[in-house]
Amino acid sequence: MSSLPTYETLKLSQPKPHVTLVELNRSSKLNAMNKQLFDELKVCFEQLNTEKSCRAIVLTGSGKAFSTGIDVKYLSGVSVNELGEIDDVARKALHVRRMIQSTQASLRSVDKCEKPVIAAIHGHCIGAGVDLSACCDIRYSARDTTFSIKEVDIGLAADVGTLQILPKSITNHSIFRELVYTSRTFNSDEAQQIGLIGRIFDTREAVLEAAISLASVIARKSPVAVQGSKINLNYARDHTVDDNFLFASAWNSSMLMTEDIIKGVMASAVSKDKSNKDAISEIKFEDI
Ligand SMILES: CCC/C=C/C=C/C(=O)SCCNC(=O)CCNC(=O)[C@H](O)C(C)(C)COP(=O)(O)OP(=O)(O)OC[C@H]1O[C@@H](n2cnc3c(N)ncnc32)[C@H](O)[C@@H]1OP(=O)(O)O
Repeated sequence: MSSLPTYETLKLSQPKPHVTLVELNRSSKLNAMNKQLFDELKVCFEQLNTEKSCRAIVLTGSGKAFSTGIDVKYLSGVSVNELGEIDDVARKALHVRRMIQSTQASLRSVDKCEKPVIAAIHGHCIGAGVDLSACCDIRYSARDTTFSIKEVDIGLAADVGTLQILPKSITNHSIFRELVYTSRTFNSDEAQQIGLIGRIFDTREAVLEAAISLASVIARKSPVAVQGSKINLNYARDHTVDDNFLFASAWNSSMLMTEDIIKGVMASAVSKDKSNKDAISEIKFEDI
């Protein structure tokens, strides 16, 4: 990226080559998500999707929390002000449907981004904060994080990620459903037990450092292989096994022609030589 795009509710930086750090930037509101943040998030991830200098992304919250979910003032503004001006029930419903679909598209842009996204979570991860983390590939958390799938407590079924994506990756559905139906607060250990969190770190600094370091390892791999893997993983999540094999054969029938394979195979051969163990990590892959 020649210069990083600027947003009001997001802060972008490049802590390592080919790694983009995206920070939710409403720390005074514990990164509660309003319309502007939803809109900017979508623009940001669609832009990163095609940005050559970005190969892996770390998503975190600035200040004390990852995110406390939807901005409740924004939500009540929609239900009181915007709907108050519409009389007809069908038109009210279509207005709300549009708002839900626009919010879904915002968070889904993280899932659809072909670069791996690592969530570095700390402080609070509540409601839409969990939905947002559900759209990430990998979730690391600080030990002190408090989680809550809060939607039931505010009278709704979560509709922007948690109930749509997490059932595909969660490992303990019994506890997951308990957390959904009760909105009770849970900690990082429990989040890890159900498969929501991959790794736990002692401090916010440690979780961010680990996420950036992981992103940097991924960013040094072949972008053809990494992005192809994400595309295949997301496809496999959403289709049958037969479809997945067919998709992979079609995908690799062209991708196997990449020069990255020749580079990788040659470096593997060289790295068998004990004096040149780092040959693989030293390969320079061209941007895509
Ligand atoms: C179509 C889309 C559908 C999406 C649905 C999504 C649903 C959800 O996300 S449900 C979850 C909603 N979130 C919450 O209910 C959390 C609300 N926040 C809290 O309970 C507390 O802030 C918390 C316990 C997390 C932390 O308490 P603490 O005392 O440490 O901080 P506060 O003084 O409360 O917060 C600091 C300032 O941030 C503002 N804030 C925090 N969270 C939100 C939020 N979700 N929405 C709006 N504002 C939020 C808080 O008001 C304080 O602001 P100020 O008073 O101006 O200092």
